[in-house]
Amino acid sequence: MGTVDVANKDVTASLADKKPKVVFVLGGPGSGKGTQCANIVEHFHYTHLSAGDLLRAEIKSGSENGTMIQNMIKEGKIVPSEVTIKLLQKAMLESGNDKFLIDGFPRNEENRAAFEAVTKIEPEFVLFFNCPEEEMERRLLSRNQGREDDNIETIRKRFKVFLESSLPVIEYYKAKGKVREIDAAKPVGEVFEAVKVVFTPKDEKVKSHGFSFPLLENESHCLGGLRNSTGDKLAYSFEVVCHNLLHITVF
Ligand SMILES: Nc1ncnc2c1ncn2[C@@H]1O[C@H](COP(=O)(O)OP(=O)(O)OP(=O)(O)O)[C@@H](O)[C@H]1O
Ligand SMILES: O=c1ccn([C@@H]2O[C@H](COP(=O)(O)O)[C@@H](O)[C@H]2O)c(=O)[nH]1
Repeated sequence: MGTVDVANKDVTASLADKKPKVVFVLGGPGSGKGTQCANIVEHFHYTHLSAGDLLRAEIKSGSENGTMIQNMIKEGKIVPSEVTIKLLQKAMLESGNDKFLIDGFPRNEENRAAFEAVTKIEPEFVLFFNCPEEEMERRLLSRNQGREDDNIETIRKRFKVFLESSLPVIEYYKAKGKVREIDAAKPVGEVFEAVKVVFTPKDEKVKSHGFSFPLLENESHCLGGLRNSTGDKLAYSFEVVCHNLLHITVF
């Protein structure tokens, strides 16, 4: 036990040194968190850490906590914070990245307080996928990934835990102005358009009466399609010649 604690202190210290940027991705079961995280990784180069996936990998690894975790997941219950936080810390350190999407955690107030106390990390913001239960239920029942908890009995338990334990976490961060809420009932592509707006830095967003775009340092001549930092085309048929400028705004 002593060795584990010492090892974890080292992990905590190394992580704190890195000052990682963390976004919590929350929403009910089946709201589309994992689907959108994959898109965010591709466009914005975060590392995606699904707490549920880490717990499922722990079961598969044959760890001493495996049976306990498996029973909790079958019942839709929340695994003790200590177990999940250690898995998250280890994965963050091993990733080599400093930008993380933590998907499906914190699931209750105790998870949240323990994570902040142990890691000293506060999330940049919370991405909240809001979706009606009927839609989430439909999605989970047709997910077809062989998950033991994607059956109607466990799904109902997971919904109850989400409402009673996870929503208060979202309310906590809402009161701090940290929640970015997305209508997750729309098709995948439309949901991602809304997500992109959240992750795109302010000075690169299209404005109602024009848009601005960054130029590469030393770039003096920009011909043809203009792109924002995520690679989306903003406009065509422009020829802009500029000197000593890093931003141009077109109205
Ligand atoms: N916007 C969407 N419209 C329709 N189907 C979707 C949408 N987003 C995701 N799905 C589908 O719904 C199912 C659940 O999505 P996903 O696994 O991303 O949800 P999740 O929030 O990560 O779920 P969980 O919390 O249970 O892990 C998947 O089969 C996925 O393909
Ligand atoms: O922080 C967490 C994350 C997950 N769990 C348990 O895992 C299942 C499945 O989670 P998904 O996010 O849907 O993959 C969840 O119902 C919990 O039992 C957890 O305990 N703590």
